[in-house]
Amino acid sequence: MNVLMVTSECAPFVKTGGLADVVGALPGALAPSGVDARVMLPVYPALFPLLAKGTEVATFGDLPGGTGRLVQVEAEGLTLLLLDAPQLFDRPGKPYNGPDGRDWEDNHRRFASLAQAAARICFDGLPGWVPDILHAHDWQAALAPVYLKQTGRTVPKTVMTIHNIAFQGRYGPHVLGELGLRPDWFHADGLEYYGDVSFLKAGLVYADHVTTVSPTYAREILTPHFGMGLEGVLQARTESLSGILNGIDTDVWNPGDDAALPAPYNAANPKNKRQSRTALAERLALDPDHDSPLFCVISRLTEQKGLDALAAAIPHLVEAGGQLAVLGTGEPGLEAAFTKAAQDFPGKVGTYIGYDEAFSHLMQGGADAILIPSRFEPCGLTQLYGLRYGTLPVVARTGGLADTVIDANAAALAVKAATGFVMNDVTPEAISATLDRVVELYAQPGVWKGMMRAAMRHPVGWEESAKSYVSLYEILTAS
Ligand SMILES: Nc1ncnc2c1ncn2[C@@H]1O[C@H](COP(=O)(O)OP(=O)(O)O[C@H]2O[C@H](CO)[C@@H](O)[C@H](O)[C@H]2O)[C@@H](O)[C@H]1O
Repeated sequence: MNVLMVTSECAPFVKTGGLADVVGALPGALAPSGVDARVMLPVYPALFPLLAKGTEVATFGDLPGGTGRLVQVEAEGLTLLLLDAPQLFDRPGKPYNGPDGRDWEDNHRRFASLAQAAARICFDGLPGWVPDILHAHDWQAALAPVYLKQTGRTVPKTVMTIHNIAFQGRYGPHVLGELGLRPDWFHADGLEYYGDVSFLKAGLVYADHVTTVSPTYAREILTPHFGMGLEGVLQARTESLSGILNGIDTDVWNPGDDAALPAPYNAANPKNKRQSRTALAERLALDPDHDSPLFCVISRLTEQKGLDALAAAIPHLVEAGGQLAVLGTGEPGLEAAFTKAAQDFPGKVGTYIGYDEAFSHLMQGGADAILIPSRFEPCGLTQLYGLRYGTLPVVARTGGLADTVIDANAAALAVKAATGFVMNDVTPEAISATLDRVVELYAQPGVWKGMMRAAMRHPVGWEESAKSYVSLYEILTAS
């Protein structure tokens, strides 16, 4: 079975969030089942060094954004198909925006080119390799199933995965012609979304199957609160919609073998976690205190993640005896709030504004608990890393957070099943009340250690979910 994954980012090469982790790990998890999954993504400057090591396998004369070529290269255990179109992707800044933080004005053309190149591979195949499935991730890849459908072909089958429904790729109707989309499909049951073209909606309508990254989120997005305007489109597709929980790469995220930690530890022998805590406290100038919980945040600083409510609860966190380490980048107001908290509570709150992969590992290794009070969370990966590192997740009851963390209620504690703390609301008051529960259990070392053990033994790898993707691919190719 050959699967063409189409994506705008892929770890460890280019990453702005969880999508990259998933696409970077899933092909390896599918391989034992005989799936040859290749990852197609654009050549941003960070990927230049790979180009020289690869082989050109296709050229494109007339993508919406001009010409391009496809270079295949093996790297980090993945087979990458790199779309080299410098006029679109050789730019400073991040994948979606320039150094000034503003989205590139031609993002519609950039990612339509990626999608169209993917669709072309499906018609023409590559030397010795023809996809059985095209698997598109998020809005940036969402036109690939549409371009395929426009040809009238029924193979390969297409899967559209929603990692974040908040980003939809919405552009004015003038882009229809430029992107080579069928004008007669510009209607409410097709490409059109309130007078505009919506990439994500189009993918949801025209893909053979839609998935999202947890079972709870697959139900939530059918409601107006979570569907972000696409609930109607999704309701029409419930027969072809499923939630498959994300896993994590347990080799990359392994406290027993992690170069970012001062000493390895594991579920059987977690003692060395203290050394990571000391290193983390030093790095953020926190008091070297082991008697109260050290919380961490590793996140894009956005409304989605509920961090405004958390920022308001920081005085309570400190008063309750906790410490807080923050690693994140995002909305200026939130960056300022966490920077100020570090100034207001020296030794108790430490903030690093920036993106630092190695530091995120040390944070997971050194903190006692990770705070994820998201307003919505399709799956969430940092709670899974937290479980693996014995860093108990403190989460909102939503999406994949609800599916992966077992609250420390009396019943769960009695059977030693509890792995974290789950709260029903995202308000400063609800967060404060949950922080009190954490502090209370942290003061009972026997209970806390039991929870750490349960967390570290909780399965977070890709095995089960990879099987679910394989059966989905098999059902689709057999239909
Ligand atoms: N400043 C920083 N420095 C270093 N690393 C940082 C960082 N900020 C964030 N990260 C890392 O970025 C990733 C974030 O992944 P998440 O799944 O938690 O959220 P995201 O919203 O990006 O992903 C979306 O897609 C994923 C994948 O499907 C879903 O799990 C999720 O719910 C959905 O919102 C993690 O690997 C985290 O460690």
